[in-house]
Parts: sequence; C-alpha cells; structure tokens
Amino acid sequence: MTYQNLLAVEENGIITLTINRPKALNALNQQTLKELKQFFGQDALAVEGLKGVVLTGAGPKSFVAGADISEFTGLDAQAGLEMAQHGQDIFFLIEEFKVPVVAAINGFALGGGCELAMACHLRVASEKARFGQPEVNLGIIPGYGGTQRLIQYLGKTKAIELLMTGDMIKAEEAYRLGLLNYVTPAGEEVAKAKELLEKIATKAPIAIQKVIECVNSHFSKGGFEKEVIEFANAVNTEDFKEGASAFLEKRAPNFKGH
Ligand SMILES: C/C=C/C(=O)SCCNC(=O)CCNC(=O)[C@H](O)C(C)(C)COP(=O)(O)OP(=O)(O)OC[C@H]1O[C@@H](n2cnc3c(N)ncnc32)[C@H](O)[C@@H]1OP(=O)(O)O
Repeated sequence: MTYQNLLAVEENGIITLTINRPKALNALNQQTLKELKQFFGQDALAVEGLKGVVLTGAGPKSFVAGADISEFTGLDAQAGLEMAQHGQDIFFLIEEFKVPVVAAINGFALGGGCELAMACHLRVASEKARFGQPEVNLGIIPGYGGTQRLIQYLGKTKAIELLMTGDMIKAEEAYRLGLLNYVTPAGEEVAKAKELLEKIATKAPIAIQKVIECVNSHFSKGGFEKEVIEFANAVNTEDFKEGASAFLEKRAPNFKGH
C-alpha cells in the first residue's frame, strides 16, 4: 500500500494509517480523500486477518486541521455539493468498515478533522489534542457529517453551541462531553488505540462486525443529506468567499450576511 499522503504500516494485524501532510497540518485535500477512499474501500479490505486500523496524523501538532482551505478558491454551489457528498461517502466507508477503526488524535482535530475522528468507531486523544467545528469562521457549515455526528456524541445542547461559536475545546473537555473514549499523555495515544484493538481482537469477529452494523443503524441518514445541500448553499454566498480569503490572507473576516 503506497500512497502520496498516507503512510500505512501493518504490524501484528493492525494497520497504523497516518495522514502525512504535516506542513499543512494534515489538511484533507482531494488527493488525501482519494487515498482514504482507496484504503478503506479497497486496499484494507484485502488484508487477511486484519484486526483493526489506527488512524492518526503526522507530526506533533495536528491530527487533521480540516478540509484544505487552499482548495476552496473558486468553489461554486455544484462543486460544494459534490465535495460534501464525496467526503460524506468516504467517511461512511470508515463508519461502516467491517473491523474497528480507532482515531488516535495527536493534536488539532478541526472541521473535517473532527468529522474524520467522529466517523471512526473509537477515539483516543493525546492530552494536547484540540477539537472544534470552526466552519462558521469561514462562512460555511460542516459538510462531512459534523452537524450530525457531533449531536450523536455530545447531544444537542453542546453540539449546537460548538457549531455556532466555532469554539475549540481541549481533550479533557471533549472526554467529559462524551466525544472521546480515552485521553492519554502526549505520544501514548497510538499505543492505547492498539491496546483497545488487541482487546477487541480476542472477541468473535462476526459479532464485532454486527455490533458495528447495529450501532450504525440506530442513526438516520436524513440529516446528512440535508447537510450536503446546506453546505452547498453556504458555499454559494459572498460570506464564504470572504471567510476563505480571510483565512488564506491571515486576517479576520468581515461577514455581511449575503
Ligand atoms: C467540509 C469540511 C470543511 C472544513 O473542514 S473547513 C476547514 C476547517 N478548519 C479550519 O478552519 C482550521 C484552519 N486552521 C487553523 O485555524 C489554524 O491553522 C490552526 C488553529 C489549526 C493552527 O494555527 P497555527 O498554529 O497558528 O498554525 P498556522 O500557521 O495557521 O498553520 C500552519 C500551516 O498550515 C496551514 N493550514 C492550517 N489549516 C489548514 C487548512 N485547513 N487548510 C489548508 N491549510 C491549512 C496554514 O495555512 C499554514 O500554512 P503556511 O505555513 O503555508 O502559512
């Protein structure tokens, strides 16, 4: 398994998959999404005796800092629709993957990064990790399932606050709110994720697969479809152009409400 932006290392039936664009804080560009699709939709399924996947980010600072904002230039409503649908489809591949996927969150998990972590079955974070859905700072909303999965984990009260303020929260608070399974000292998150996978691997594989299917089937997909449409509508605003430009120009945005 050779990729441009992913590193896949298999050891004792567990693949550690590292998103490897540390200079851009591992932001999800189209190439990285394509490779995630290739991995979860094809390559990993061909690995015999696979116990599970640990998903992490390269470097000391970031898990994934969201979708790659440098690819937002010139995005229109149709492209926004396709972008959100494509990302959601890939994240469903992860959520519906037949063996457990554990996010080992080593730093920033923002926007699409928080959404990626939430699509995994379990989440272990370093005490240094930070979480948030800051899309409103860019004039858009989450498009990779964030408006739905944040409610699933946190409940409506805190989810809607984080979605509307774009605030970042620390790992300890994310744990307290129910977003995380474990918080570890920095640098120990991958080992803890592997320990969890080893424990689950002692159980019956078919039973684990059925647990994944049944837990997923508890939740409706209706809100995800609405999110794709409203992401595209938000992309179609002047405020989005202003928000994305402001980030790239390293200045505060001046939103006008149209
Ligand atoms: C459907 C999904 C939608 C989305 O996901 S929208 C995106 C949501 N995510 C965000 O809005 C987060 C954007 N990033 C940030 O706010 C900040 O970064 C951090 C708070 C994560 C870190 O700040 P600091 O420590 O000051 O680092 P730095 O200088 O801002 O970032 C280092 C380099 O990484 C690039 N970068 C960071 N995040 C992204 C991104 N999401 N897309 C593209 N590039 C990104 C920067 O631009 C910069 O690059 P250079 O060194 O060349 O100036």
